[in-house]
Amino acid sequence: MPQEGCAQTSKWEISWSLRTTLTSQVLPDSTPCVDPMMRGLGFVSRCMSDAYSKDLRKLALDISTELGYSDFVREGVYCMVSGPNFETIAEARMLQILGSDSVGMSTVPEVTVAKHCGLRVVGLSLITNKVSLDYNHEEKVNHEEVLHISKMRAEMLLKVLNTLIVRSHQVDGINCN
Ligand SMILES: O=P(O)(O)O[C@H]1O[C@H](CO)[C@@H](O)[C@H]1O
Ligand code: HPA
Repeated sequence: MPQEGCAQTSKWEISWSLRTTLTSQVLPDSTPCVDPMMRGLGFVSRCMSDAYSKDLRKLALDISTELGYSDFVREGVYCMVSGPNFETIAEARMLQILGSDSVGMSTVPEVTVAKHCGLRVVGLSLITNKVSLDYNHEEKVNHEEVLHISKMRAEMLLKVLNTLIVRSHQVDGINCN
């Protein structure tokens, strides 16, 4: 859900993610940690206030600047919807009121599992489309557009990721809480 004026093809660095305790399709009150497949790893109540590593976030921002991408890299709040359908306008408006800057489907459970496994996490999202917040707009989100923008920007994102992976070893150990 990029804000007005934020280019559609921006990369987005996540500072926080939002998964409320409201039970609805758009904000499911579920966590992958209670999935039977995850139980084998042992359920632990993990602190999520530091879900996204401060050091790795800084490193990702530094690398983006070095690569000349600072104009369109932003930090923000990412919210998940369960999908696979995109959100309605009313749902999108609700997410914005709750403080969300962007919306996706898979990153939050991935981060939850990674934290559960004791990994340090940084989240990078490629913003592929504008979310409709206006009933009068004719533009509609579609999966083809998401795939098209993803392919178009894959190379740039890979450059950031490759550099981040190599340099993340400079920031203490990669595999710690
Ligand atoms: O959750 P993120 O990574 O934003 O990706 C989302 O984007 C795709 C939907 O077009 C889905 O695969 C969903 O997982
Ligand atoms: N909403 C939810 N998930 C998404 C979107 C969106 O607009 N675009 C890509 N993944």
